[in-house]
Amino acid sequence: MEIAIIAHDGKKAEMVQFLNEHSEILHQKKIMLISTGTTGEKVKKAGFEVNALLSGPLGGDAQIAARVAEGKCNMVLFFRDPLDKHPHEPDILMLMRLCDVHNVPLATNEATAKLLVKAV
Ligand SMILES: O=C(CO)COP(=O)(O)O
Repeated sequence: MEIAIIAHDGKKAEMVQFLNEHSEILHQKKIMLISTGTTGEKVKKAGFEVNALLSGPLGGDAQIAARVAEGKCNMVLFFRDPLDKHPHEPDILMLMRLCDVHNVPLATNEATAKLLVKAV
């Protein structure tokens, strides 16, 4: 199963902590992680294996959206920062829209991500 992890800058530390808290389940269930670029770098530094795509503003969200549309990505955990501005907001909306189009589980905050990961 492939899970995409994405975190805006204000939420990257939260994402690393979330993965640390759920590392056992990710390992047990043989989860393959993909991510946007900078999120991936942080997560790799914390010791996780992840396929890091482009940084979000350079098209990383769009790459993940394409994998959702192609049926390759099965879940998206997106720690959004609603208090910050993002130049690539159209890409973010596209990703969320395609999750709905293809009925792919999408968490946009940590509380929902916790519930989704428990259901994997
Ligand atoms: O901007 C992002 C998601 O919209 C995240 O991208 P980075 O992981 O490259 O910071």
